[in-house]
Order: sequence, then C-alpha cells, then structure tokens
Amino acid sequence: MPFNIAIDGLTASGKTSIGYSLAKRLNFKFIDSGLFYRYLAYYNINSTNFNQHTYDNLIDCSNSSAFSSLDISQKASELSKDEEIRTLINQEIKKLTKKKGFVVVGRDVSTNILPDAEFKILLSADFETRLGRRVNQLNEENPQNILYDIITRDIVSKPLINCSKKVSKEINTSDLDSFEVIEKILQIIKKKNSFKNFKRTLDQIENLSTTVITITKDYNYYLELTNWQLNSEVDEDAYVEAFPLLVDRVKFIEDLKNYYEARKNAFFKIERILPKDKDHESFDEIQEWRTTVLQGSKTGAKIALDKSSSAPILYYCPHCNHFRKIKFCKCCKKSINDDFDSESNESVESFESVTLSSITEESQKFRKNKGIFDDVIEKYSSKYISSQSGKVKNEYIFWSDNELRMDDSDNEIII
Ligand SMILES: Nc1ncnc2c1ncn2[C@@H]1O[C@H](COP(=O)(O)OP(=O)(O)O)[C@@H](O)[C@H]1O
Ligand SMILES: Nc1ccn([C@H]2C[C@H](O)[C@@H](COP(=O)(O)OP(=O)(O)O)O2)c(=O)n1
Repeated sequence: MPFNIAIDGLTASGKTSIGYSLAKRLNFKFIDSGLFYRYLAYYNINSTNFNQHTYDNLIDCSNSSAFSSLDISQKASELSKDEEIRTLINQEIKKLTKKKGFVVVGRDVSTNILPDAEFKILLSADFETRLGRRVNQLNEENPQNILYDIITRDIVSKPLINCSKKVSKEINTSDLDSFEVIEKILQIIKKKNSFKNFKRTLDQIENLSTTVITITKDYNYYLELTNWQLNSEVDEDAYVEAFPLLVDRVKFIEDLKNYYEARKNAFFKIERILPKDKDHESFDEIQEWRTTVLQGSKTGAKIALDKSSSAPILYYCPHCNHFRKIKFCKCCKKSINDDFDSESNESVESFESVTLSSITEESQKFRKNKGIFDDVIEKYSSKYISSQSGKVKNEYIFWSDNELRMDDSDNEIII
C-alpha cells in the first residue's frame, strides 16, 4: 500500500465515522486509536488481565459498542494522561501500520503515532455541533452527562489537537455532511498524488512507443506491432491480413478508433491538471516533460485518430479473397471491378455500406455513453494488449475518471 492517512480531531468531530468510510472507500485498513484507550479502560474497570496480543482485533472496528459506555469513555480519558500508556499504544499502532494502507484516527496521530503519515487531516467542528452529534448518536436521555463528558475530554485533548493543527490540513465539518467531508479528503489526496504520479506516467508514456500489441485471432498468424506502427499498418493490407472477415475488421477499426480517442482524452486530462503555477517546486521539470513527452504523445494520438477515421474504403478481390485499397489486386495482378461474380458483388456492397463514416457515427454514439473509456481499456487490455504492456493498462485506469480506485496490479492509488 502506498500511504497512510492520519486523522485527528476532538470528540464527535467525525473521526471514527469519516475515517472508517474513507478506509472502506480506498480499500485501506482502519484503526481508531481511541479504541486502544477504551480497550485498556475496559480491562482496568473490569480488573481483568489485559492481553496485549489481541490488539490486532481492534483493526477495522468502527462500532465498538462494547467499549462505548460513558464510564469507559471517562476512564479512557483518564488513562490517556499517562505517558507510559500513550507510548505503549503509539508503538503498537506504529507496528501495525508499517506496511501502509491505513487510515488511523485519534488525537495525536499526525504528531506522535504516525508523524510520517503521507496525509494528515484535522477534523474540527464547533462545540454545539459536536454536542448535538454525540447526543443523537448515543440517544442519551440526559444531555448534561454528555456535555460534561465532552468538556472534560476536550480539556485533556486540546493540547494534542493544537499540535496537530500545526502539521495537518484542517477541515471544519460543522456545515458539511459526512459525504462532503470524505470528498474533501479525497480531493486532498488526489491533488498531492496526481503530481507524484506524473513521473510514473512519464515512464509509461515513454514506454508507449515500444509497447507491443499482439493481435492473435483464430488465424494462422499474428501481427506484432508497436502502438504507433499499429495504426499506420492496419489501415493498409494488414487490416485484411489480420481480419479476413469483414465483420471482424469493421469491429476492429471501431475499437481502434475508440482506443485512440481514449488515449487522446487521457493526454488532455493529464495536461489539464498539470500545475501551471510558476512557483511550483517542480514547474521546470513539468514544463520539460510537457514539451518533450506530452505534446508529442498527444499529437501522435490525434494523428492516429484522424488516420483511423479516414481509413480508405477497400475493394474486394474475388480471386484471392482479399480487400485492396485501390481497384487493383497486386497478387492477382488484375483490375478488381472487371469480373465479379454475383456472390462477391454482394460482399462488396455489404462492405461499402459499412463505410468508415458510418463507423464513426456509431462510435460517436458509443462514446457518448458513460464508461466508454473503461470499455475500451478493458477490451484492449484483455484482448489486444499483451502482458508486457500492463503499464499501458495502468495508465488508462489511472487517468480514466474522477474516482479513486485501487489498481490491484501494483497497489497504487488510482485517480
Ligand atoms: N459531517 C458530519 N455531519 C453530520 N454528522 C456527522 C458528521 N461527522 C460525523 N457525524 C456523526 O456524528 C457522530 C459522531 O461521529 P464520530 O465519527 O463517532 O466522531 P468521533 O470519532 O470524532 O468522536 C456520529 O453519529 C456520526 O455519524
Ligand atoms: N490518539 C488518541 C486517541 C484517543 N485519546 C483519548 C481521548 C479520549 O478521551 C479517549 C477515547 O478516545 P475516542 O477517540 O474513542 O473518543 P472520542 O469519542 O473521539 O472522544 O482516548 C487520546 O488521548 N489520544
């Protein structure tokens, strides 16, 4: 997993509910450090022996009703003043989160537990909002009890939160619902991550020119072409060679056009989010990358798209069963329209009725549908792109839409 997320906040600021949902959304593991204090408080109150080894059982618990009573809360708050206990808990969580891919919530996660966390968030909300949330949550008949509980815990926690303020990005959640808070956090992650990944994308795009696309069909041969060769080759005889059946060929051209459209859009998307700020620490590096790699790749994709959109109508030669670009068959050394029999004439008509402009219309309709991007990628990654070119697949998934998703192949976060 690529990173950890630390979320701090006072009581009822939303740490647990937000942190848990965020973890699920990112397919991360969730740790509520407050639960560790409550867990110790439970053993303390019940005077039972504390079993350290069950710490792992506290991972991914968001609704620890066993430890949520007010007396446990109060005991937890008391224990949290003990430096030895703090150190013990911090060490335990540090160990558990070493592999990354965790959302950890608490009061001092960003400062003491995971000072190296890649993302540090501080959730805040005004006192009345927090009180209201907790009263609703616990359905407590006497809000006075909750009021008292929050005040005492705030007093203990405030110094920790003040430290967190200095290193974390603060989100005031008073006027935001949970969904909006999660979206804000995702935006913060995307923003930082998208730049970090430019370098990764750079390598991938450079590799595109040598990516081998293997077209294997139920024929006796296969074509191995690089991305850029592919487009210039397939609109020549190679279309026919690879796809003797008209229906396959038309389908392939359509896919190819969608593929280049997807590439073109991906490059535009990358360009749109490149930082334009001259003061940006990597501005020069990005500019260089923009001119040396991005521009070329984008232009290449546009040319390839134009080319595949204006692929020629082919002529059918009934003698050798091949389609030719001109009305002359080079293997039969004959002019093509001289002597069709009625059967092959039919083939020509059916092919001509499926000209490339009608394919364009179809694929435009297709493109309007949401998810086209994914369809194309999926098609190409499973069907046409060989295993060597997994990186191309990553690139498309990476830039495909605005959702954060995990790409299982390298466990990197995908935007
Ligand atoms: N932004 C929000 N808007 C409305 N309710 C929220 C929001 N964030 C959290 N809540 C609700 O407030 C209550 C307290 O949240 P919780 O996550 O338990 O806070 P904490 O872990 O910080 O004590 C829960 O019932 C939760 O669903
Ligand atoms: N990192 C942490 C987490 C919790 N604590 C303290 C704060 C609370 O008094 C208890 C229980 O925390 P918990 O987060 O479950 O409680 P809240 O409902 O958020 O106040 O532990 C802490 O001091 N440091």
